[in-house]
Formats: sequence, structure tokens, C-alpha cells
Amino acid sequence: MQKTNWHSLGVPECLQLTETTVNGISWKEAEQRRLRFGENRLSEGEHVSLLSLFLNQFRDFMVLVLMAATLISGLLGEYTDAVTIIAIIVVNGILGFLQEVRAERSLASLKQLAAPTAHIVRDGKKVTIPAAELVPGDIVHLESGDRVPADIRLIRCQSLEIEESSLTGESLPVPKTTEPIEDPHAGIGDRRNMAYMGTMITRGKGIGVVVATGMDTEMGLIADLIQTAEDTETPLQRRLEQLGKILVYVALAITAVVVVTGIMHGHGIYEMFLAGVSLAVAAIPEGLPAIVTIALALGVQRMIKRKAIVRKLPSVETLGCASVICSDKTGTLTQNMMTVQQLWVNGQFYDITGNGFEPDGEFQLAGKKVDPRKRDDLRRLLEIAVLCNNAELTREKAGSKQEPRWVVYGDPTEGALLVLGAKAGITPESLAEVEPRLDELPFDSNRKMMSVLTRNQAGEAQLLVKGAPDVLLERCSHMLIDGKPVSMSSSLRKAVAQANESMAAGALRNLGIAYRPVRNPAEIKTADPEKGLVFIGLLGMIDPPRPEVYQAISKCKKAGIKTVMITGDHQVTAEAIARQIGILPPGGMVINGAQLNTMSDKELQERVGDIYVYARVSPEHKLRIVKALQQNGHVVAMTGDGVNDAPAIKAADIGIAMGRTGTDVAKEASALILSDDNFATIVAAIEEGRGIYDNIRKFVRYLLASNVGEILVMFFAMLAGLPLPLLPIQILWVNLVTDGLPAIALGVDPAEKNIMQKRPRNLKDSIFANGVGLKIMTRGMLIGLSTLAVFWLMYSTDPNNLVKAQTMAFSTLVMAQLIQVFDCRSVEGGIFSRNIFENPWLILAVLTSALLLGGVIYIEPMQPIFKTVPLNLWDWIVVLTAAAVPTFSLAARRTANRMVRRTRPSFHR
Ligand SMILES: Nc1ncnc2c1ncn2[C@@H]1O[C@H](COP(=O)(O)OP(=O)(O)OP(=O)(O)O)[C@@H](O)[C@H]1O
Ligand SMILES: [Ca+2]
Repeated sequence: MQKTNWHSLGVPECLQLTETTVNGISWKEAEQRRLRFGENRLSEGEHVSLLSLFLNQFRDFMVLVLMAATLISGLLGEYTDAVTIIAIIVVNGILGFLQEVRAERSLASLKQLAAPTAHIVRDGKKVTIPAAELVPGDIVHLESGDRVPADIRLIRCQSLEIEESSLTGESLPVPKTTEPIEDPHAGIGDRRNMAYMGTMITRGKGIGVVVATGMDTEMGLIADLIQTAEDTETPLQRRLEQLGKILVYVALAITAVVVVTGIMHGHGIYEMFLAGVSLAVAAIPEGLPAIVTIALALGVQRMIKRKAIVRKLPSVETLGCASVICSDKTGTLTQNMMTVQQLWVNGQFYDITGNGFEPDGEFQLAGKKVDPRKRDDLRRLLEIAVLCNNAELTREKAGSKQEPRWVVYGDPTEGALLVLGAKAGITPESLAEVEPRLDELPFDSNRKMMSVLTRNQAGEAQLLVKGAPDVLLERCSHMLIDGKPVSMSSSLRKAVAQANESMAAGALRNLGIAYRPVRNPAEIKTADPEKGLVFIGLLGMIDPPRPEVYQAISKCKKAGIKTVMITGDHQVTAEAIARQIGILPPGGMVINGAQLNTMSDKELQERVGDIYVYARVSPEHKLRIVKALQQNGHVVAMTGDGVNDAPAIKAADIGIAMGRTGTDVAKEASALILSDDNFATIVAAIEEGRGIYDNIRKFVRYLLASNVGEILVMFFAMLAGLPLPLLPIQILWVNLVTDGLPAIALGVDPAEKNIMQKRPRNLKDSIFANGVGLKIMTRGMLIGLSTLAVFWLMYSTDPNNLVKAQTMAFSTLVMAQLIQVFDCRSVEGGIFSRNIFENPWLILAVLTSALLLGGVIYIEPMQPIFKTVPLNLWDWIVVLTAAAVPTFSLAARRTANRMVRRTRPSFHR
């Protein structure tokens, strides 16, 4: 299709040109068009090719050192050394490559999960499809919070406003229409009847026909200019990278010292060169970055299984630090399964029986069944509830065998009203002819109400309004009493407010219903048409808490995480539910949006610690709450679903969007998406986040202790004028092979039992906090010393058998590591605090590493390569004893300390 000036064509022409109707195209036709026009995607620019990913593995500084070493070894005629080092580098490169490909794949699959969708009509049916599958001619429904998925000519608009700054730079939302625009050369910003890909619906709704997709869109024309580089590196990864660089310098410095002293002591230059390379290799934890990436990727996969989709990798770390969760109420803490239970009209309370979406139930007045259609006021209340409604109630079969069930499409609040109407035999179908809709003023969380304009058979237009009772009441000048509008007196107002509160106190979520006659339909296009209304009555629905929420909240409490409810609902309802689910402790404060408005930021900051429930707030308040909490040093997780929630989601340390009910805009701003909208999932994600961080800490500790040990062995041996206790190839082997497997297994270690009984970690804490740094030094030191001791013992008893002494030292180092790995599983506890068999991968990894060591020692062709000799039983007893010392001596001391502490009378607490 060549460039058409869609904006200057009329709607029928646009439909004709795109060969479609308001019922959309067929699935078959869509398939053909997809072949013709391609996927609705912007080309993503350069993709990292597998080859460059592979080559990247060899750009590491350490690898360069090794290459240089290889070259020199080769030049000096030490070919086995050279070949082996190259082999190890290549193996390491392949491993790193495979790991990175895997990590990349799992991150790509994350992107898929979070991919945008579009609501379209095909074959006359409304469906939701991935936005990438849109084709020209598709009829798209747009709603506030959607990202426009393609270039679209609008064919219907209801208060539709679109923010187009990504395309035009204009940050104010543009009101849209459907009228053709005469000037064919109008600029993009002036094409009021178009919605362009990538722009954002900030208000209202609309329907349009897709006229361009993918690279044919206006956005496609400038796609090269936009780079959406997401953060894919976590702060920890960055810090480890820095640490790696520091270690390189340390290694170089030590190496220089050792080499110079060695040469002055009369050692040969090649020998000293080898020693220098060994030291450099010993100091740098080659495997670390790759293992961090794997641990993160695997952790992210586990989170997906628990229904939490991570959009920004760094948040995996931040999650473990969360100290406050601010959660929406409706749908997150509650089930979003509304059932109207009570209503109030003409001064009387009615109870409605029945459960869920099953439209069976009675209307009762003081326990007696009544016929709602015989009572005019009640009937009108129900009619408005059904007319002022965009939901759909249908009977559907979930599976082939199952009984058909009633399901609601659209807003559950409105679904509940349809069910209520159906219980009285009042349905949208029965009203469609009698009172057709002319227009709609959509709901949004700021207005807290929604209206439709209808015309009845007598030709009278009426504005039918439903919304939050307190908000509605302020806009009512009259009230319907005994079928007549009576001027709203202050005592009437009070009566409504009282009825509202008494229903809310029972945890009911209330809606008010009102109307007003409209003489001229154009009236409702004015700025604020919902005024001078006639109040009719109240509807109260229960929305039961999600069953798992209570436990999740008490888990949070134990984990030192505060849960805060932020809701658009009424204060009394919010408070009742907060009490039910255990959010509101005795003495905890509940405040509402109006009170929040009177508070300065400073006041809020002072009191935010005591507030547990924010009721009747607008999305804009959320940002203030996030900031106030952050100023108090909190790490804040904040949920949201609408457009206006996006700023708060962005500002929070962990922005969370709803997977089911969330808008595109909220999802894009978020770091985490809950695919089941469930509060408990947030807690699960935090638990995983803590576990992942702990695991990273475990293997960082494990690997670094190994490196400390290796450096010390080499360094002291040099200083003492001994020969090299470990050969470079052996150190390389330890670092890349025998340490790698157990380290990866630590990366998938199950979390410690008390993981959710500790306070959140401080965001600023380094990975070496809580004694981890000290443990690395002490364990490393002991590993180094026992290795050196074994070497020295063997070498001094038989100086002619250097190879044997080196093999013993090599084995001691490896075995000490393989024992130490079990100590690393607990941050505070140590080797005895956890069941060894809990992590079968670790057992497997340790056994494999031990077998590999055996292979290097006992398989004859390996012996000249790794410069080893076979060891006998006695040798092994020496090796294993020495290897056990670092871990067990410290564990024994700690156990002893604990016993002493227990028997000693304690003075504190
Ligand atoms: N579809 C609707 N039409 C009219 N009024 C509505 C509709 N949905 C909700 N309301 C009213 O607006 C109020 C605020 O709704 P909003 O969606 O902002 O918050 P909420 O869903 O009650 O709670 P939360 O913020 O926890 O999700 C509701 O308490 C209700 O009285
Ligand atoms: Ca809501």
C-alpha cells in the first residue's frame, strides 16, 4: 500500500481502502495480509551475533594474559604447556559462550512474556492478540493506558486523548476526533483523527482501523533514532566487574614483586615467568561473571514459575532489599470477584442473595422476598446499573467436558452489576432497544465515576451516572424519593452518607447511582457535565480477600517488610478489609486522599511510618507516598495498573504492574509484572530475590576464598624461596574446572529456612557484608596455609620428588575447596547448620570435581600434561586431613563458642 493521506479521508473510505468493515477481517485474510505486510514490529537494529558473542569470551583481560603466556611458553619450546593452556582457554570460552547464550535466551523469553497485546475485532469477535500480529485492516479497540500498537485511523472516539510526545515532542495529550482533516499536508501533530504507533492513550477510549504496521508506520520511519536500551546488568554485576579489575591490578603488583625478588634470589627467568603467570591466574576469579549471569537467569526462571515476570534484571537484587510493599486493594489483595450484596434506595436497605456470577438470587426487604420490577425506584436503579456498563456477561464452556459457566468480560465491578440486573431479569439486551446509548464519559481513577447518555422511547435524553458515592453525592442537587426528585437537604445528604458508611463498615465496596435529564445532547461535551444530578441509591458489593493474602502479609511481617494498602475505595471499606487481612495493626493509621492533600511533603514524611492504609486516593498520590517512604530510607515496592500509576511505578525501587488488568503503560514502567495480579506473588518474588542474592553471595565467597588460598600459597612459597607449589596449569584447572561446577550448584542452592525471618538487607551493603569478607579471608588463608604445609612437608622429606609434592599440594587445594563449599551454603550458620543432601546438584558437582581430580592424577596420558603422579592411600590421608582443617577448625571453634555462650549467664535481653 502506497502512502495514503488517511487523515483527510472519511471513515467509510478508509474502511474501503483497507478492505475491511467494522467487524474486522477474517482470520484467514489476516494470515494472508501478514505474509504480505510482515510482522508488526520495528526492526531492532543490530543484533549481537552468536559469533561475536563467542569471540567476546576471549576479550577478557585474563585470557589475554594467558595468551601471552602461551606465546612465550611456545617460543621457549614448552609446547605441552602452550597447547594445554590453549585447550583450557577454548574449553572455558565454549562454556562461557553456552552459558551466555542460555542466559540471553531466557532473557529474550522474558521479553516475549511482557510483549504488548492489542484488542481487536476479527470475524466480528473481540479478541486479544500479540501486537506483533496486527495487519492493516484490523479493527482495534483503544483504551486509556494502551500503547497504540500500529498506525490507526480513528473511527470512534469517546473523550479520547493521546500523548504523542514520542513522535511530535509535544507532551500535552491531544484530544482526538473522527472527522476528516481537510489539509492533506497537515503535520502529524495536527492529524486529530489518527493514532500513531508508540503513542499513549491517556484518557477515554476509541476504535480505529489499522492503516500501517511495522516499519511502514510513522514510528518505523524514525525507528533508527530511538534506542530502547534496557538495563540488563545488575548493580552487583557491575561491582563484581570493578572488583575483577581491581584484582587484575593487585595480581600484577604481586606478580611484579614476586618475579623481581625471585630473579634476585637467582631463580631462572622462565621459572619466574611461570610463577608470575600462575599468580595472575590465581588472583583472578575467571569463572565468576559467567556464574553470576547463570544464577540470575535461573533465578528469573524460578520467578516466572511463581508468576512473577522480571522486566528489569537489576530489580532481582533490589527485591531482596524491599522494606515496604505498597499494594492496590482491588484485585491484588482481593479477588476482584464482586457480588452485589446490599443496596439502598428510597431510604430502605435490600439484601441480595446468591454468589459469584451465577445470576440466581432474590431481592429481600427485611428478610422478605420482593419483586424488584414492581418497585419503580429499585427498578430504575437496576436499569441504570445495567445501562451505565461496558461489561459482558455470558455463559461459556471452559472445557469440552465441563458444565458451561457464567463469565464476565470487562470490569468486574460492572460485571457484578450485570449479574445483579440479571437476577431481576433486567439485561442489556432487554434495554438495548428501549433506551439506546448515545455517548459515554469513561471511568477513570481520578474521576471515580462513569456516565452514559441515553435516549428513551419518549425521546428524552438522560445522563446516567455511577461512581464512588461520596464523589457522586457532591454532584447531586436532588434525590429521588418516592419517585420524585426532591431538593437535596443537608439531612438527606447525611442519610446517604450514613447508609454508605454502614455498608462500607461491612467491607462492602459501594457505588452510587444518579442521573439527570439532558435537554441538548451537546451539553455533555462541556467541561464538567456531571453536575446537578438526581441521586437514586447505593449498591454495595463484596470483594472477598484472596485466601493466600493473609499468610503472605504475616510472612512479610516476619521478614521485616511493611505492607501498605493504597486504594481508590472508600476509607471505611478499606479499613474493614485491611483489618480482615491483617494489614492494619492496633494503632496503625488510615488516611484518605483529602487528608493527604492537606499534608505537606514534610508532614507526610514524618507520619508515613504510622500509616498503613491510604483510602480514596488518586494515582497521583502514590508518587508522594513513594517519595516520603524513600526519604525515610525505605526500599519501596509499589503496584499499579493504570496510566496515572506509571510515574509512581517508575519512581519506586521496585515498580510492579498487573499482568492481567494492567495497562501497557504501567507494564512498561514496571520492573516486575505479576502474571496473576496477586499480592502473594510479590512476596514470593521477594523471597526468590533474597534467595538469588544469597546464592550469589555463597559462590562469590566460595570462589574468592579459593583465589585467596592460591595467591597465598604462591606468594609465601616465593618469599620462602621454595619452588613453585602449584603449576599455572594446575591453578587454571582449579579455577576453571574444579571450582566451576560446585559454584554453579551453589547458584541453585535452595534458600535457607529462615530466609523470610530476617530483616531486609540494606541496599547499600556490599556483598562482603555480614562477615562474608572476613570468612573469605580466614578460609582463604587457612586453605593457603594447609596447602603450603602439605607441600612443604613433602618437599622437605624428599626434595628430589618435587612433582609428588606439587601433586599433593594440588590435591589438597582442590579437596579443601570441595569441603569448604558446604560451609558456604549458610551465610551465618556454617557447615553443620544445613542438611548436606538438600542440594543434590551440589553433591553431584562435588563428586564430579573429585573424579576429575582423580582423572588428572591417575589417567596416565594426563599426568605429563598436568605434571602429576599417582598418590597412595597414605598420601590421601594427609591430603584429606589437611583439606578438612580450614573448614572444620573454624566450624569447631564456632560451635565451641556457641556452647560457651549458652552456658554463660547472659546479661543482655
Ligand atoms: N466502573 C466503574 N464505574 C463507576 N465507578 C467506579 C467503577 N469502578 C470503580 N468505581 C468507583 O471508583 C472508586 C475508585 O475506583 P479505583 O479503580 O480507583 O479504585 P479501586 O478499584 O476501588 O481500588 P484499588 O485502587 O485498590 O484498585 C471505587 O471505589 C468505586 O466507588
Ligand atoms: Ca483499581
